[in-house]
Amino acid sequence: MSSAIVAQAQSYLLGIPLEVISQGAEAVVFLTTVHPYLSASMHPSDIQNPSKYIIKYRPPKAYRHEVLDKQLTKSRTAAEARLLSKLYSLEIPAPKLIALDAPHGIIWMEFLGFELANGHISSLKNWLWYLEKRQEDDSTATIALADSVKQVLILVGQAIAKLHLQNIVHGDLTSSNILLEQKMEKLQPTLIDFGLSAYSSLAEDKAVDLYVLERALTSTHPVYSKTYNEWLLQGYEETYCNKTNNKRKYTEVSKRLEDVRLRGRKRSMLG
Ligand SMILES: Nc1ncnc2c1ncn2[C@@H]1O[C@H](COP(=O)(O)OP(=O)(O)OP(=O)(O)O)[C@@H](O)[C@H]1O
Repeated sequence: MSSAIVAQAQSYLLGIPLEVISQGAEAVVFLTTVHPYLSASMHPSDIQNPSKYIIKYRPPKAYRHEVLDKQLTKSRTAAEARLLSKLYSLEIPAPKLIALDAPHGIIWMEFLGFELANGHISSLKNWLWYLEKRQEDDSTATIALADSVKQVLILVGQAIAKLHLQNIVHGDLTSSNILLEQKMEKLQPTLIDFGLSAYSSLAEDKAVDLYVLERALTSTHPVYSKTYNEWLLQGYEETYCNKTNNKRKYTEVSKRLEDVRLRGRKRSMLG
């Protein structure tokens, strides 16, 4: 991680403690303990972790023309923030937007997730790995673990269907971009990273979203992925077909998913 990037972020966030937790292709993600405009005693009660916040910073890209880069940073940051606030109003599980500085590429949002017993953050991927390991170590735990995995994956499918019913596609649905929250003793999945999201009513785009997650689960959890994907699609179908006139649209997405899978298989056969 370039210290120049951190220094630049810090120059826009004077006096705010920043701890780098991830650097992706688009953005650097910081953890901070400070709310941008409320004192510790005023933290809103509906925030999951009142002592932790996420700051997502899109640094300038030296390979882009400076003016174009500024425009792109501003519009992508604003689009992601707008989407977070829309998802909140639609009750689709996603981090709550706290503050936005679009010209500098900064989004301040709610911190989600918790530490699993093995010390890893509770992404869907880490949680499944953690349970799979526990099951290998203790085969009597199998049924209880399967039950909780089924519940969570059905909820994941339902969350994706809610998003798709609003004609929003995520664009980068992997099991790392799904964080689990502990709410009233239950695990609730939340979608994160809407940097590549877009509005689309096309069955093809929705099917690609599902396929990307299916592939992510297949590559990271090869032994159980078939069952995981079945549970996920069960939740997706349940929510998508909730209204009778959606059944036809669901069938369209499901058919498209078959096509996308076929194209994926052909591509991997051809190398
Ligand atoms: N709201 C959040 N709460 C907790 N952790 C978060 C949150 N948002 C992001 N993270 C952490 O930061 C990581 C990167 O975030 P995000 O995927 O939004 O950034 P990105 O730059 O688009 O990453 P990538 O290019 O790797 O997809 C996530 O995998 C997660 O571990």
